[in-house]
Amino acid sequence: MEFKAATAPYADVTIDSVDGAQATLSRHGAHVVSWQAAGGGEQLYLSSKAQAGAGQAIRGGIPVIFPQFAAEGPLPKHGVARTGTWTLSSRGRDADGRGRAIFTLADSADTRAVWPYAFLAALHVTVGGASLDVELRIHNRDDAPFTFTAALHTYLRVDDIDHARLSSLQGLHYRDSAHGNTACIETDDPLAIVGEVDRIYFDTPPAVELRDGRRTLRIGQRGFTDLVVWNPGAEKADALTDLDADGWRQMLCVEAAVIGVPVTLDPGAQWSAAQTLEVL
Ligand SMILES: O=P(O)(O)OC[C@H]1O[C@@H](O)[C@H](O)[C@@H](O)[C@@H]1O
Repeated sequence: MEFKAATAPYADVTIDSVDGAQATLSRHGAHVVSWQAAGGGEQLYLSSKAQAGAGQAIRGGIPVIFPQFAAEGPLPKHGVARTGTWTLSSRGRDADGRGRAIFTLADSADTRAVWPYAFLAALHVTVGGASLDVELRIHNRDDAPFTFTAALHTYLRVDDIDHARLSSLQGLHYRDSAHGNTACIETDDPLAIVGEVDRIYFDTPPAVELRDGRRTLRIGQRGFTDLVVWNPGAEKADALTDLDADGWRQMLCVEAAVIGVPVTLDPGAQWSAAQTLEVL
């Protein structure tokens, strides 16, 4: 099923580059819902059943996960950023003609009700040529230190999950969240996705590559130490009411993350990390 991101009511901000690359975002979660590389077509998966109501996370695109990854602590699953209403601080083109948008999210009564800290999160999104760069910045505006985990939970579009192969993970330690959180070491290179896959790889290299029938994508990260690979598989996908039937066949989440060693920020301190996607 082909989803037209531009027609979704929540897809309210579009940026483009002089060479024809384009990204569409939502103020709901500062969520990238579509990325079209110049001449390369749509690169992200977005469910046609995605919802963006209060408290809902858009299924697909790039959810911003902060200040808690998954159920790694007492907060709501995946934290508060993906369901918050962000402010569009700027939109335009940089000196190289790339499209650029900056969104911000400050603490509010809603966030402080679950996480009692003053913060400013900013998401810098840059699109141009064959690349998309998404950078998350966190500023501690509190007078106490705080600790967080975070991720860019990117849903990559694939032609058929059976043909998807992820390289450069061999030898890495990972936690297998789909199989009792067991500690494992990756033996496969490349990795094929069979059934439910839900893994946190630690101390990952600066880039991995995803190949499927259509294309090869380089997935780079800086500042993020870990990488999550997630596909629910057929059975778990059935329980996700906002995922298309067979949507799990068209997506693979490759998430730039910081989980294994949470980040602690002193008052006034800042942290940033990014994921860069490039069609090769
Ligand atoms: O359904 P949600 O809340 O968007 O989470 C989706 C998935 O997100 C992944 O990052 C987690 O590793 C999975 O365990 C989780 O199921």
